[in-house]
Amino acid sequence: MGVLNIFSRDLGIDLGTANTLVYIRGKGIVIREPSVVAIRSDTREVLAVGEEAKRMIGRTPGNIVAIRPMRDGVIADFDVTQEMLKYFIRKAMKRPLVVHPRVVISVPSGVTEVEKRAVYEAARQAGAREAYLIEEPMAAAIGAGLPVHEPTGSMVVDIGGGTSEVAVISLGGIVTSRSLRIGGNKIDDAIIFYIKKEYNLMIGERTAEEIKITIGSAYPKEEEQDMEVRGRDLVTGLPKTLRITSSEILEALKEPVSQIVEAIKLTLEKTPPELAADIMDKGIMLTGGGALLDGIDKLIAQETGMPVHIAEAPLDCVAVGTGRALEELEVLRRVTISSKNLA
Ligand SMILES: Nc1ncnc2c1ncn2[C@@H]1O[C@H](COP(=O)(O)OP(=O)(O)OP(=O)(O)O)[C@@H](O)[C@H]1O
Repeated sequence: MGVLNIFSRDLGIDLGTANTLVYIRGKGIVIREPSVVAIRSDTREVLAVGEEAKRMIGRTPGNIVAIRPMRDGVIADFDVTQEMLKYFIRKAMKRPLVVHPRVVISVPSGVTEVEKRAVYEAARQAGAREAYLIEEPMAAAIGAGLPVHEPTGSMVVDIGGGTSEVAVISLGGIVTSRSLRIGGNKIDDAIIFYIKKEYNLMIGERTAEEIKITIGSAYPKEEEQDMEVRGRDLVTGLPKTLRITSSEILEALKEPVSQIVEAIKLTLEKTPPELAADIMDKGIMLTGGGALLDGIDKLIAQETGMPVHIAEAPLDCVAVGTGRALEELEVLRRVTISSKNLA
């Protein structure tokens, strides 16, 4: 390793629908912020990015909008995604660049060429010298510590904000995979829908997420829980508070959660027998914020008959995986789907 590498501050980036994380080689995760950008709708001027922009969701005056540019796990808004990526890279670098960094960016599996180009362009504009793209489930598996390079089958299920990705990995490659546009956001939407239908109460998406995290579950809880929920009564138009129980939320979440379970079953059916036997032994690894949904591991174990493990820090796996890939150039070349010299 030459002197230049010490100053180069290579970066790994988990460009997620819900959150963007930045990993600096030798340092670990330095940025962990929501993938939200607030812009002025008339001039498209960027007003805030990340945490600050998320606080504005649902609270903006007419001419300011808070955008999730990666909405469904794909790049829904190129320009805004580029601005966001640039902002995070610059923030992570802090000091003016001594040497332009190399970056590894995780992207949802199945991104199009056009989307890849948008990511490269953002990296270039942010001052990167070389960029590598890695598929999210591969990064998640590496970050969760699965033996991705060995001739043994590993199954990873990454449940993010916009997408859930199920993949079977062996010998450094994805053998079979399935990606669905259902994740934490759809689960939040299901809670909004349920409360509206049952109580004529309209709640915001931040409230829905809070309900999910506080009393939500994918499997019946041993003890019933409840919480107070605030929203707007659709009949009177006035603010109103009510109490919601955990069994109601369990019911509300059934539909999106069962679709994730279904995707896992379908992937298992497509897995070659030798690899399926490996998974039977070692189990399924859950990563992503959705892995923290109470009881999701129990439900998947019950439905598939496989052992299920939750990664140690599910929200960090993808970022840590991009970082590990950076640390070993040899690994990087084997697991990335494409790379580009941007200098
Ligand atoms: N304790 C929790 N219980 C349930 N869900 C949670 C919990 N903590 C976070 N989440 C959910 O996890 C999701 C975010 O996960 P993550 O950061 O892994 O997604 P992402 O990588 O940004 O998205 P994607 O993989 O779709 O690009 C959000 O929907 C959030 O509500």
